[in-house]
Amino acid sequence: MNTHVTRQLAEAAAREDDVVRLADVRRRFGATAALDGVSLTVRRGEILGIIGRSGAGKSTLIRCLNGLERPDSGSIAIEGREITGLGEAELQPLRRRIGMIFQHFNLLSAKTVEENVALPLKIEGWTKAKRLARAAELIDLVGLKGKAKAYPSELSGGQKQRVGIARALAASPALLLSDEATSALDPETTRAILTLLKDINRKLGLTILLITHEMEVVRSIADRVTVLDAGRIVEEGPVWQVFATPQAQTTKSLLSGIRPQLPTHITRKLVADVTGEAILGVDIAGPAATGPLFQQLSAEFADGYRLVHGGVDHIQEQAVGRFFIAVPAEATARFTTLAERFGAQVEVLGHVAGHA
Ligand SMILES: Nc1ncnc2c1ncn2[C@@H]1O[C@H](COP(=O)(O)OP(=O)(O)OP(=O)(O)O)[C@@H](O)[C@H]1O
Repeated sequence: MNTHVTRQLAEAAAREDDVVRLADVRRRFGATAALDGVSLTVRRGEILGIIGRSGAGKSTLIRCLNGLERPDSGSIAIEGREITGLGEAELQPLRRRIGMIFQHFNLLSAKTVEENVALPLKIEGWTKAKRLARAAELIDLVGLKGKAKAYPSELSGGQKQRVGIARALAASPALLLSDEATSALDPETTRAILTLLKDINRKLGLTILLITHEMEVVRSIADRVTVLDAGRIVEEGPVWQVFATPQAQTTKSLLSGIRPQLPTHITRKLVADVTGEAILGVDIAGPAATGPLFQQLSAEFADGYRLVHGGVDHIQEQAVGRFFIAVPAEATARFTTLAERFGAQVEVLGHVAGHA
């Protein structure tokens, strides 16, 4: 086979694995660049989290994806099919490849659970018997057996979102797009809904795009994360890696609620003077974090160190450690060299005059 054909086949295979592909997508509103050159891929079977503060461009991205908004430039492909130039009629079947769930569920209050779930199938022209059979399957899948005849007003928030999920899956979409779907739920219900999404992802190989401002959502179920800030991607990668060693300031601040932070009474004591003790932030993750770091430090670092704060978390079955360690100021470089040899990253956060 010649190399041109091989390349074409490889490209076709790559396309099939990409459920969504955005290349250099730009959308401005007056002086605001809501999307400022966004390129990303959602691969088949994965859960990708897109996280950003209010105004980062998340809603604009969703509207561009389902064709409600046209980008000024760039390309958007759903399962390899370019959508940016399509008219309303051509967009309809592609839109049905994306099932959506919303913060406020968007259920029809005058319709029962099974009618809500079956609605997308009615639009697709399925017979009533087939619609009800499919709805029953999905109601079961989302854990709502026995609730088929209930009305939304008779359900809790978590149950309503389960109906939303069942409805979104009715027409077997290629992608489930979750738009802040747990933002209106309490923490326990949020966990239950995220567990359900992860189960469906595993069982059905469903591809999920999670749009959220909550890092905890990304942490619990996403495989990869993309951080959006002022319309640009500022960071992306496997969730455990981004959580272990965030590089962008936005990521660090979005993570501040769930990563160990230096206690404020110590932060207040930090000075720029290089005397006394240095307070170091030490990050270690993945295979390096399962090694005997502290045993090795104790054996090889003669100047003495103190563990001030921190701990080990587990994300995507990877150990993610963040520690705050105090060392004599003059030994900072020696400690850093040693810790880096064992796979840790060290950041000098400041110094304290006496003991932290
Ligand atoms: N139709 C519009 N007209 C003018 N400005 C807009 C419009 N839509 C979005 N913007 C601006 O574009 C930027 C991105 O907005 P967008 O709603 O996409 O952000 P977001 O991340 O979804 O925020 P939120 O979480 O608050 O919904 C914001 O500065 C917003 O004010």
